Amino acid sequence: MSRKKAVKGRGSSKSPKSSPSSGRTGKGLAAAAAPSSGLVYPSRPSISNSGEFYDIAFKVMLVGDSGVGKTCLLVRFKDGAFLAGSFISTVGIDFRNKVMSIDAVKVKLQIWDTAGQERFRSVTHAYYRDANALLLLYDVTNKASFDNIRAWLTEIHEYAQQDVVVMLLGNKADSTHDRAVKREEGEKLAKEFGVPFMETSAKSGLNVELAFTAVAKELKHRTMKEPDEPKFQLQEYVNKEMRTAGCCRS
Ligand SMILES: Nc1nc2c(ncn2[C@@H]2O[C@H](COP(=O)(O)OP(=O)(O)OP(=O)(O)O)[C@@H](O)[C@H]2O)c(=O)[nH]1
Ligand SMILES: [Mg+2]
Repeated sequence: MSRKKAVKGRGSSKSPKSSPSSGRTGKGLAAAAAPSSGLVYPSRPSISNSGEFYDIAFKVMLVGDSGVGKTCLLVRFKDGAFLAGSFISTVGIDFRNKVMSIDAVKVKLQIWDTAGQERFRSVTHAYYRDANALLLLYDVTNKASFDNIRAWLTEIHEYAQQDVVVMLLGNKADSTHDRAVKREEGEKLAKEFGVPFMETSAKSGLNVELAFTAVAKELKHRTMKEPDEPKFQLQEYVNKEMRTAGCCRS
């Protein structure tokens, strides 16, 4: 397998015509051109800039109501930091790349951070079809964001590819005093829709790496699975990892 080089930094994909800028600075794209393809195949020539080598690449989108913590989750995953302070709502769409090592394969995730605000919904729709995976977030301290998950799933079914990997995340699990949605409610909803589920915290870092690793593993297995290899069981993997870490049962 030929190994390619990942384009480093943010907003540097060649797919959209113009580079998305940072949502945190309020300069994101209100109407970015949608990327032209999803999976980057190993045989394809790559753009070489300064950056890490990778074998396969996938597009992952973060979706959910405004304020649920999509941008913070991405920043925690990419930079290991929490964006405390005043909330700056993402404008349009933004992306960051991260290369992960999955079973000795370098997997590049191009992670698209969308604006949760209704007025940007048409921009987000244009990106769904190229997403290989969607991380759908609600805020465990905000019941409305949980109630809106059904509408988000309807939207996903309408605009995304049929085989898109969807994972439901209940974010802000650190906020025990303000909790408005029980973990069991999240589990029940996820079961109803047949999607894997876990709670996360961009603030404490709880399960953030695990969420992205699980999705990367699923996508990598789908692409590179040997004929006699059993199917990767995402929820089983997540449950096992959480048990091992002893992290999530409060
Ligand atoms: N306690 C706690 N606060 C969080 C967490 N994640 C995000 N926040 C806070 O929630 C607010 C919104 O976070 P963002 O990441 O900007 O939300 P968003 O989903 O990107 O919102 P939009 O860009 O408008 O769609 C900010 O004030 C964050 O500091 C978390 O895990 N725990
Ligand atoms: Mg945001």
